[in-house]
Amino acid sequence: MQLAELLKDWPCTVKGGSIRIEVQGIEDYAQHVKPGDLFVVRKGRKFDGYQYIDLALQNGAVGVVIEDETKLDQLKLPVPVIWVPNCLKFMSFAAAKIYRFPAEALQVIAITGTNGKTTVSHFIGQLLQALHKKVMVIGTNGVYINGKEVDLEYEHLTTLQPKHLHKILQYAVRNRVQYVALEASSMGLATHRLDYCDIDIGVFLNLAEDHIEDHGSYEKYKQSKQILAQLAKRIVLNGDDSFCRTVGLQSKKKKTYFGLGNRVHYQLQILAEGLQHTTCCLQSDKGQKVFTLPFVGEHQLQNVIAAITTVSELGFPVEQICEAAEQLYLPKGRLESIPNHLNVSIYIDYAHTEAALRAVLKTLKKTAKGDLIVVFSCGGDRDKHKRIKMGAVATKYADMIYLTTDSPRSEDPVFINSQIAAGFTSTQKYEMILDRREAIEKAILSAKEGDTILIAGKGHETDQIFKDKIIYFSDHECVQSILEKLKNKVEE
Ligand SMILES: CC(=O)N[C@H]1[C@@H](OP(=O)(O)OP(=O)(O)OC[C@H]2O[C@@H](n3ccc(=O)[nH]c3=O)[C@H](O)[C@@H]2O)O[C@H](CO)[C@@H](O)[C@@H]1O[C@H](C)C(=O)N[C@@H](C)C(=O)N[C@H](CCC(=O)O)C(=O)O
Ligand SMILES: Nc1ncnc2c1ncn2[C@@H]1O[C@H](COP(=O)(O)OP(=O)(O)OP(=O)(O)O)[C@@H](O)[C@H]1O
Repeated sequence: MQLAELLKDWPCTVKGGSIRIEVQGIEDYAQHVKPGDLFVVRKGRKFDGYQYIDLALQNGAVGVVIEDETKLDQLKLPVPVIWVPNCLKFMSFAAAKIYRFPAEALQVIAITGTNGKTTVSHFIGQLLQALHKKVMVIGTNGVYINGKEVDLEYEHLTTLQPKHLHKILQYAVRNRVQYVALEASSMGLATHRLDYCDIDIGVFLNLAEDHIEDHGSYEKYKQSKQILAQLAKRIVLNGDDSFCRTVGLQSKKKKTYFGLGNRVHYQLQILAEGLQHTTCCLQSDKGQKVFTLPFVGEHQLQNVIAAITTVSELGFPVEQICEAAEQLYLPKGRLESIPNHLNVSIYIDYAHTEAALRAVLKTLKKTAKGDLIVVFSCGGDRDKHKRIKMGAVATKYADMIYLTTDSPRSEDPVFINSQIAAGFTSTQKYEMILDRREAIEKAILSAKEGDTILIAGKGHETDQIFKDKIIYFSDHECVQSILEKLKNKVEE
């Protein structure tokens, strides 16, 4: 696309060079610039992007986009320098335009909330697939088409950056995908990543304290989430959550409420709870249906009703959707059960917020036959306020706690754990074993038949980030190898 065409109708000032040049892509990371790209440069939190202009030009940038107007006359470059008022917004617009606004050819559902985005987006994907539709799911766990991970080049984030998002949406269109369920993180919304993505339905799940330090305050975190109500053509909201109710009240968009409680358009009533299953009744204007879900726990039922409501609002019959819901399964690292020969229930779960840890521990406490043992810590360099609260939650539900190491980043894991332990009661039994493998091993070895172990915080992740290194670590593989070792010992 010609630069002149790209800049049409966009507020900007251009200095130097010709605007009759072809632009192939848009890139803000100088090392990734390819010949024909526009390089977008910002002074960031960590780096001054202006220092990377030379590198971007060496890599073949055909233009440089800036947002600091004073630099317009200072920069003497062999390519056009384009000033725009807001680089992030421009990047979003330009990426959508370069890839020809692919979202317009798709039905896009964007899901936001503190907890459950990945789960609900995968549930929506599974339901649509069961209804014979081709669907892409984009989020923390990667990019999937009809349940299979797609091997594409992009930076793994919950909400992809526009330069990757629109390219992947174009790929979806070319591969005849009809629906896309994507996660909308607060950071993604705040940094305009979804501004030019045509969103048909915005789904609001819940709000709890998280990412406060990233945003500066809880108020700003809340405001970021609310952006989705402005971007989406219509909204589907959790009627049981006060933040979602407020979003609904403030929005003039068409809205549909779901929940387990009253005053909602789609209500999921719990009829009977087993150890692994819940029989429910869906009540809605679109129909009524009794069906059995392969999950227990209020939070999981909230996720299911969010997905059912969204798919019903896309025009599918509730009868068929509820039948398909009986086959739903959780995405990788979400209450993932590891079968074993010890007669111990072992689960890996991505709970890394107070609300998530509470939801999962509450659920396991109900189903646990013996003691409930939890292994966890908290990530470093973020949301320090949640540590004491997670400690209090763990103390409320767990019989034994092994404090270990998550991704401490620049912090000392002993200090992180001391902040968690500040939330424990004086009688709480706990032990700190910093090596994550050793902690998991100790939890498994100490468990009696019938006990339940929850390894929380890292779910599907496969790394641990330390001050000076990043190491490969998968909770799943770790548990498997410990179980293997124990089995071999028994056989010897
Ligand atoms: C670490 C971090 O938070 N970075 C975010 C931040 O970048 P920044 O402004 O601080 O930029 P910077 O790193 O100082 O660099 C300044 C400039 O120099 C450029 N640069 C920098 C270094 C280099 O080697 N080469 C180079 O070209 C950069 O591309 C940038 O243009 O501001 C940018 C725009 O506001 C964000 O896109 C960017 O998100 C990065 C991609 C990131 O990883 N963000 C995470 C926190 C994120 O978005 N997470 C959410 C999940 C969390 C949630 O649920 O809200 C997600 O959606 O994944
Ligand atoms: N509706 C819910 N309410 C509270 N906790 C939940 C809910 N759904 C899932 N969880 C908990 O949160 C964890 C993460 O779930 P999921 O990955 O679906 O959320 P997410 O919003 O995508 O998280 P992230 O933004 O960190 O990627 C789960 O492993 C579970 O412990």
